[in-house]
Amino acid sequence: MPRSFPVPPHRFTRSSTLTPAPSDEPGLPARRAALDILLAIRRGQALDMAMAESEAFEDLEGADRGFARTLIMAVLRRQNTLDEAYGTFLDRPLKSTQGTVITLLRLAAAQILLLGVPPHAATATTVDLAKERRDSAGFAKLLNALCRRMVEKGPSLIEDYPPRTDVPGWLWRRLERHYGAKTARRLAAAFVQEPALDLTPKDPKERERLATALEAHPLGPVSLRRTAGGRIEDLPGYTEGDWWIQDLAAALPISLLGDLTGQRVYDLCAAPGGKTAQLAAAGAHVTAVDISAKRLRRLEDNLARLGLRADTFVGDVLGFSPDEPADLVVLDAPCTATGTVRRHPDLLWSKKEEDVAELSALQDQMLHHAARLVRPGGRLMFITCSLLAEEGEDRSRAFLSRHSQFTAEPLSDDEKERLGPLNAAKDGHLRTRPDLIADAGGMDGFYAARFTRQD
Ligand SMILES: C[S@@+](CC[C@H](N)C(=O)[O-])C[C@H]1O[C@@H](n2cnc3c(N)ncnc32)[C@H](O)[C@@H]1O
Repeated sequence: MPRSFPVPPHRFTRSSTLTPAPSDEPGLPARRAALDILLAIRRGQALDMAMAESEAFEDLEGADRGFARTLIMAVLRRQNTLDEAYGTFLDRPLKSTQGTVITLLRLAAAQILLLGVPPHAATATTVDLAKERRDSAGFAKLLNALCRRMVEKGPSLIEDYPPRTDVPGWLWRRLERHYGAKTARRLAAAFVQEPALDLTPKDPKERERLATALEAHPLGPVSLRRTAGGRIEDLPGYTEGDWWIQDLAAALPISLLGDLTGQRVYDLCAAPGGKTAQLAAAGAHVTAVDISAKRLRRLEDNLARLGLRADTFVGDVLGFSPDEPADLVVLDAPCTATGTVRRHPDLLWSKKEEDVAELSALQDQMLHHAARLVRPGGRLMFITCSLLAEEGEDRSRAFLSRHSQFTAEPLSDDEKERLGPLNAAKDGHLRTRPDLIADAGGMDGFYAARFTRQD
């Protein structure tokens, strides 16, 4: 039986930082940044925002930055497993108010059990970081002892925890119900995989040339997949605006809309603009609507780099009432984003069961409003990056039952054949999943359905 360690009483203090170690050990700044960002996420910030706002992360360069990111992703992806691992040696669980200690333990466990970091480096830096902060300084000895126990046991400590350990119960139940136990297990395994970098060329005719220049390969109807690393801004064609970053699955829905030349398109919930860029590059006259002025500015910057244009409208979709109806309305609705947990593993912990009902009600409302913006004979495309039927297949069915002037426009046999293993829909529309094309690196989970207005 492993020996258990008593947990020291929690000492609450207002300021969190003590003096940093006078000379940092190598690797300490990267771990400090990882701790900083994980604590910000614990306070409710989204991963992207926490990374963008962390000064400790900003100060890192090259390999240190990469290491900090690896640590953060490992902790977020395997959080429950890591808690189980160090928890084995505690005689009672830590209190949730002991956030810094918990996060330091997760970081230590990730280094020792998942990432093969030399034991001394993982242990010494964990203790040093603990000593720097008031809310963890009193736990330095405990942390040291727990690190040693994890080092003694090694990775065998976590080998019995299947990937589903790291999927919250509410999400697991839904995946199992909708896809079956086998696929749910595959999805859980896919959630911890590092996604590849996918790019969408602005000009489809340039795909082959760009593939060679970027050391990438064509995948799916429009995308390029690159597995090598490197700074995005340094890649060939970035400055020239030849491509933008967009997951293979995210690029599929718009690729299913045929010739868009000259069409009036309202792109609802448009930022940061991957789909706006596709629509504009295909020759549509696009109005991009988003509630976030900041995200819409990013969309404008992205379009400017690409030499594309769209009108923009900052505001709630539900208040968007243009004079003219559209040939096509694209609604990429807010959702749990459970299809993107490979990139945003913080979603596993920030999203809650109650969000599902709230978001699906909002999707119904937005679909209802979007329908009023479509001209007779025009089309509506509903998209979410969720794996949940409540935010995909169920919403399509509910929409059709309440909007008799719309009919579904399912994928044709030709389209199904072209999509091949990229599509796993059972309702005739598009359903992608992270466990599909696993050997080629997987893809995000999306749902997309096309509707046509009859009258
Ligand atoms: C899934 S993202 C859109 C991704 C985008 N279509 C793309 O391809 O890059 C959802 C967007 O919906 C926006 N949003 C959320 N609620 C909204 C609302 N009520 N009205 C307008 N935009 C909203 C968010 O700001 C976010 O940018």
